Amino acid sequence: MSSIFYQIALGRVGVAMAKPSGFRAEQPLAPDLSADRSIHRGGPSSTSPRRDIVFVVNPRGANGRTGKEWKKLLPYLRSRLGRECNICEFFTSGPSHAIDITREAIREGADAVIAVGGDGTLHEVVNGFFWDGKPVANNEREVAHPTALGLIPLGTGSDFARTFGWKNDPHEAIERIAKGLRSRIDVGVISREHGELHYFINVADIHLSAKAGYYASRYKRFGNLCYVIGALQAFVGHHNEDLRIRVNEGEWEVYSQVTAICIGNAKYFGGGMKITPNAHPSNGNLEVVILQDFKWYDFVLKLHKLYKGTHLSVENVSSISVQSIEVEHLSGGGSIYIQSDGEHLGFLPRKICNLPAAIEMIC
Ligand SMILES: Nc1ncnc2c1ncn2[C@@H]1O[C@H](COP(=O)(O)OP(=O)(O)OP(=O)(O)O)[C@@H](O)[C@H]1O
Repeated sequence: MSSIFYQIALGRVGVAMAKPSGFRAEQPLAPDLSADRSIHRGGPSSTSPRRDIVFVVNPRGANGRTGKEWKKLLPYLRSRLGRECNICEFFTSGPSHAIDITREAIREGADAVIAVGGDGTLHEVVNGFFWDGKPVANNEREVAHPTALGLIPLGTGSDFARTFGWKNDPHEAIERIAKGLRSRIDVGVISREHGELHYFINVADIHLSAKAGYYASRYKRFGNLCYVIGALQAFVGHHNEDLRIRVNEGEWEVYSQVTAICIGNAKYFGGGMKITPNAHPSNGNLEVVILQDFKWYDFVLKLHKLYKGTHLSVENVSSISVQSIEVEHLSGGGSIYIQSDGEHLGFLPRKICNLPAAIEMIC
């Protein structure tokens, strides 16, 4: 059955998805039977319907650079993919819109949903792969494989892409999408009592770094400098705190004078800091790095190690590979920040678990 995107492209239906903003589906071209489709290893055979690839574009990403770059990129994208795919373009209208677009796209049977923007946009698209604690299912048609996640990294930090060695180079990203190689990757999930589940793909972090991220998000107009400004602001009034931690449902332990806890599904955060150097989204676990009793001058002296990922041997730094971790503030109070993929999530307590091989990703 034709997907809704195909019908929209043909002008058969007037309404696309939940609150679409700037929807534009490319007009399908006449099928080119001579085209070599063998490179679409994740895609259908030449007798299958055209694939719907949904691009979720944050026009405000990287202080508006994402929107401008996307405009320049479209002609190339059409020439590279338009022959075999319906290119469906959605602009996000504000925070969380990418989640709705993604859910609807998966339900309608999209072959892939591609986040175009930074880690925040990718984070929302990943959250759109889930609903009510379960993966979103495709209602529309029988498919050989589930909807894949893709990324055109065009953000300020674009930290997730660094783990794979991908640059902020959209042409390189389009080649990956054209090749369509897919592999299963893990996703992290964060929960709290009586609260909604929240998914992340890159790094979740607690206390000083999360507070720094909270402030950094206000200064994105300064590019990567926002992370330095955010860190300086977070240091004002910062205190290391005693936290209770439980790993893999074991015994609770008190970690004294915790500065930050970073839980990596991938390696980088904060605009290129290799904070969880042993993490990888396809290794089936999360790497937890705990910094204790750090003073401001420790960051000055050890910052180069944090960027290079050589900090695990430093005093007061520990690293554990986990399936789950629960963290509470020993003295309560609800003042310890938590963020995931650079997005502010609120305050402790939280439980963070790994969901192995949860999503198929175009790598
Ligand atoms: N139309 C919009 N207007 C304003 N903000 C938006 C819009 N669409 C999405 N957003 C928000 O913009 C935030 C940041 O976007 P994104 O991550 O793409 O760029 P970035 O912050 O520059 O990059 P990075 O996260 O890699 O540093 C997201 O959290 C998202 O909720």
